[in-house]
Amino acid sequence: MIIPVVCALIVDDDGRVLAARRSLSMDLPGKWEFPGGKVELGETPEEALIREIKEELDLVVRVSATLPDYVHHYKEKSIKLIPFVCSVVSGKVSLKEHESWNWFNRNELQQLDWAEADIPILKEYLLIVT
Ligand SMILES: Nc1nc2c([nH]c(=O)n2[C@@H]2O[C@H](COP(=O)(O)OP(=O)(O)OP(=O)(O)O)[C@@H](O)[C@H]2O)c(=O)[nH]1
Repeated sequence: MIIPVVCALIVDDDGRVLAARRSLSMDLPGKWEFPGGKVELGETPEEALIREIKEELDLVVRVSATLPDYVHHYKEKSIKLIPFVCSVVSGKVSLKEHESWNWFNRNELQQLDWAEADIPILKEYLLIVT
């Protein structure tokens, strides 16, 4: 079974992107990711994204673009990561699950210890914003 997971590349006015670090209680502890989560039954991916970002970061975001989906096989499961490029409509980041977060520029993004599934998504994003 392939689990659909949405994620948000939230971009600020300076073109920096928000990344969040998974906490020790989550799977892939300590890894950086684009916040998001599993699509629930009856939801569209975009609805799931808006819900997850509100739940995890207390932000309201707006989708500005989509990027190609990417299927990644971890040892114990397979996920289809569905990325959305977003901007903040309202709110201030308040972490509910992650250990930390920040805005990162292009170079900084490439230094992070990413969840494996996010690496091709970051690459694709960096290609389109050259
Ligand atoms: N949210 C998110 N999950 C990712 C990313 N990359 C990646 O491999 N994953 C994996 O996809 C799965 C998503 O699970 P999650 O824990 O974030 O989602 P959720 O809040 O809906 O899960 P839960 O209901 O089990 O708590 C996890 O196994 C996570 O490790 C990413 O960029 N964002």
